[in-house]
Amino acid sequence: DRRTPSHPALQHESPPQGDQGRRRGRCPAAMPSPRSSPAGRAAPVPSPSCAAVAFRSLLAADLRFSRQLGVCAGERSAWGSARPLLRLLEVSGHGVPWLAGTLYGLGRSESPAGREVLLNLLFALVLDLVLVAMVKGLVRRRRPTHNKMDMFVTISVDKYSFPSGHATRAAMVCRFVLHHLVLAIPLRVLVVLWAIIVGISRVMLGRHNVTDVAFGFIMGYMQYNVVKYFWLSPLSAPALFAVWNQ
Ligand SMILES: CC(C)=CCC/C(C)=C/COP(=O)(O)O
Repeated sequence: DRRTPSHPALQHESPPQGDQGRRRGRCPAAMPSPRSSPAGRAAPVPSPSCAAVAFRSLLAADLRFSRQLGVCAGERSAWGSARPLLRLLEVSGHGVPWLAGTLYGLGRSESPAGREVLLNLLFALVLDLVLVAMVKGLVRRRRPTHNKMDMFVTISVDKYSFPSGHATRAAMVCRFVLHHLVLAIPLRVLVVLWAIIVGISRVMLGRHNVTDVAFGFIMGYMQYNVVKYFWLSPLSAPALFAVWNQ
């Protein structure tokens, strides 16, 4: 019976019929009608739980929506002419320029305060690479089929798309910069806009689904809390700073 409630809280109102209805966690919306066996008894047909049905529907909607938004996925796509600009944004949020820039800054920095901030930015960038690689390796969600694999410098786990490493980095760096650099309001707004646009451009380029980027933003936002918690300073890591200041 399709109307039979499967949630235990509802079962007292309308008792389930047969084995199928008694099973916990089955989704009424996905429950097929029982098929009659030759002996006339309803054959048990396994049905997924409500959570599984909702999850699959979300993923299907995500794939559909992301494909529609992938308007720069190729040169011949609807907004294909904007692709070079979006690829420039891709480089602006990539790990290599951020790591190279931070190392360069560290080498040139002459103030202890500047070195402390840059050292923590380096820690944040490495932490981001490690955490994203771990989650990508665990989840193993393939990139959208409409993505062209012409990305700027990738490592092996970058064949997977969940979460977007650009989104985690953009969100984390954005929080980092807003906390540690004294910037005029227009520049602060620009930093936030950059992070948002980098995330959106991942879907437009066809590199990611919307959920990869949404989760990436959340993960990057939280990664900054980890950096803040383990902040490296002459007090928390005296040996590191003593070696450096020699
Ligand atoms: C090789 C290094 C140092 C970093 C790889 C950076 C990269 C390619 C991340 C993937 O980002 P998306 O997950 O947003 O595609």
